[in-house]
Amino acid sequence: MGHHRESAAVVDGFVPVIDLSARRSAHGRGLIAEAIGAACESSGFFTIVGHGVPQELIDRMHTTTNAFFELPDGSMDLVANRPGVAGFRRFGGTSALSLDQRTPPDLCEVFTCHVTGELPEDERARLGDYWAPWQAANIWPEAPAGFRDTWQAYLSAMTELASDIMRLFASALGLAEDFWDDRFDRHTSALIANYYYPQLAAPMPGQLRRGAHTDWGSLTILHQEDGRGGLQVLRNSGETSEWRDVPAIPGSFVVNIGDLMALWTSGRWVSTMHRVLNPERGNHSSRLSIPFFHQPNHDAPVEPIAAIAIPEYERPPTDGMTSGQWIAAKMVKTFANEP
Ligand SMILES: O=C(O)CCC(=O)C(=O)O
Ligand SMILES: [Fe+2]
Repeated sequence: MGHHRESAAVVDGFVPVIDLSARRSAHGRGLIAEAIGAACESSGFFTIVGHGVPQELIDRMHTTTNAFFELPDGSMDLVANRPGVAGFRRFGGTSALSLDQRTPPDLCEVFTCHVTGELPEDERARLGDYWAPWQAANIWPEAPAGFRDTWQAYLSAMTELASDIMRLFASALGLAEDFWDDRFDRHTSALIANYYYPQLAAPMPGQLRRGAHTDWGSLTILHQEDGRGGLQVLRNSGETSEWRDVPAIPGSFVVNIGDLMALWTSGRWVSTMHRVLNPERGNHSSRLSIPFFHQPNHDAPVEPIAAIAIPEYERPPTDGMTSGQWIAAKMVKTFANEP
């Protein structure tokens, strides 16, 4: 019989389940970083349990946010997205357009805020000399009660968890744990709710809840509503590729890396395509997912990290771009066919 090796991966696989509960001990951190590094090399996706975010906060976030999207028509428009303001969008974009793939619009509505969204206007205006979503002010609905407090508590919990995952990333890459600090001390992260409304009419050909895309920043921490299904990640093996379901394990988050992290690691780590399928015809349930998009300082470099650079790496054409310009350009594409 094989010797049972100690590991933080409690379930192995393309999207392994990694237990973070030992992350406060040096020994535990080492095992967790090792498991995370392996996942980021093969799929760029893993599920975390034992993360320490209170279930009560996660549940409150879902209940409050679902209640917002279920308000009568018109109420959500009080906090509508407009130039200089984040908030509610009835049209949640066309994810495939970020990769220059034309599809009909994604079947979802969104509500967005940014960590920078509470800063004074003149400070936000200095976050890049081009249009960028993190320059917008946050706007909060009056109803449901407690919406703003819940979102802010959840945003802080995500910011803290993401920075610890980044320290684990650094150690998995053989870098000092504080490696990222000066690229993230003015981070532009976004917290978004995707509300996939009931599908009463048939989707158009090629139309999904979220079309196939990669994420753009450093990492995403996603909470998906239990028992609804639909999230899939693309597995490439040699000539063939297949879509794999990413199940919602109660109490877990799905973590994946984005394009910037892949580039920083010279492609050692992969930013993988994923999508959200439509429910079966006749299934009229909604689905709520809440991604936290961890994004660096707007002026962070888009260059492979020198200490771990692979000379043969064929980097995407990003010469002279900043991280902020990379993400903002993707955002512009995603919303290019807004009706
Ligand atoms: O809803 C999901 O499960 C995934 C959403 C997603 O991939 C995104 O918003 O970038
Ligand atoms: Fe995504």
